[in-house]
Amino acid sequence: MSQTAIIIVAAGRGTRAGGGEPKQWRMLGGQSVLARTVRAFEPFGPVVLVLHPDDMARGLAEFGGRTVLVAGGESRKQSVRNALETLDEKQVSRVLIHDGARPFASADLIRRVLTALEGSPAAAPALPVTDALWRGEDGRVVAPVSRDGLYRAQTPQGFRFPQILQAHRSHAGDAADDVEVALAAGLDVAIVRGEEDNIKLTWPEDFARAERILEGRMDIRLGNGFDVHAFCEGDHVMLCGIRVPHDRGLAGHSDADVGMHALTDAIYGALAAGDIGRHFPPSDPQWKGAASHVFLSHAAELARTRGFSIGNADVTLICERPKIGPHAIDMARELARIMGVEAERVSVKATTSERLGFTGREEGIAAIATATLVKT
Ligand SMILES: Nc1ccn([C@@H]2O[C@H](COP(=O)(O)OP(=O)(O)OP(=O)(O)O)[C@@H](O)[C@H]2O)c(=O)n1
Ligand SMILES: C[C@](O)(CO)[C@H](O)COP(=O)(O)O
Repeated sequence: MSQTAIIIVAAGRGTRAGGGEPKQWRMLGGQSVLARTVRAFEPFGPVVLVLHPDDMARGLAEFGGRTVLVAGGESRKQSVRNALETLDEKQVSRVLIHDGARPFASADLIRRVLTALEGSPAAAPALPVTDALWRGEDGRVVAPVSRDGLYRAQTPQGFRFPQILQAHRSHAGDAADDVEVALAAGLDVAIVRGEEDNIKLTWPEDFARAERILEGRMDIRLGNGFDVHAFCEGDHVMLCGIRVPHDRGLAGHSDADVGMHALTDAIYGALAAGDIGRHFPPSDPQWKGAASHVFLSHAAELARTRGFSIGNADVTLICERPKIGPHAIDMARELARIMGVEAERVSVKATTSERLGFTGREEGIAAIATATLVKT
């Protein structure tokens, strides 16, 4: 294990949130709450995911291989303890402990906690209380309460690992969070600026707020790609992953699948991640004759690892011959399969250039492609 480990506690039952299934498994903008939380933390270290024993099979299916799964306990504190014990003797020097039910912790927030940990054995995000505070009884205000020095605590809460493990081992009774455990052990805890959007989904109405937060965060990208390959000797061309019989072939370093190359570049373009040549240099002999699905799968996977899904893709092939119409549906299906998206999100069509230019003279085939990527 690397020096920083992440513990995400998600073994609660979400009784206050209601909704039929535990809140961390509910869908939010096309992904489970927990998938969002895990995704936010994965870049910062290996993730130990604490799940209810009843959720282990589901956890394995969704997060197996990406996370270490640990069974939770009766309380949040016990769930954290189980994960800390798993990390003992694993060369972990610091740990971030986060609620699975907080899907919106930003990378900046996580970095702030990690930075504060350099100068303190513990650090946690919080926001100052801004509303007036009252003590109430039976629906009536009994007394005002001073809000001076009061904060609303959030997670991720960060700790030097040996100290928090020891603090948990020696802590009796329950605790609302790990800062409480750390304080009981005499650890100094630095306060880091929290974020209003870093809400913990607790009540049914929090899901409507989460949807609003998502709407404000949506990132939509559009990319285009263009490619040309010249005809050469041959008896078929590869177009959008389909072998099309023809009295010529297409020349190229790889299999010269001009449609797939244009689409691959459209995805890289939407990610501002360069082009095919940057990821698969033609000077590198290992790509000689390569099947172009390698390039397209790489681009689609890069989009996914950056948190994007492919909204749609549209490819236009420009040639006089071969006729594309009879193959267009198969081509769209094959591109969709390679990118891992539904077939109805992908279109392949063709046009001639009215016998004008190099495509009109049947010297080669050109392709243009557009792809939209969506992050919610
Ligand atoms: N035995 C428990 C209890 C809670 N948690 C986790 O601790 C976080 C914060 O707890 P809370 O919001 O109270 O979640 P629940 O316990 O699920 O909610 P409720 O109290 O409404 O049942 C959640 O991610 C929850 O899954 C946990 O891992 N193990
Ligand atoms: C850990 C926590 O999210 C910090 O604000 C909070 O203490 C969890 O409280 P709950 O009682 O489990 O909802």
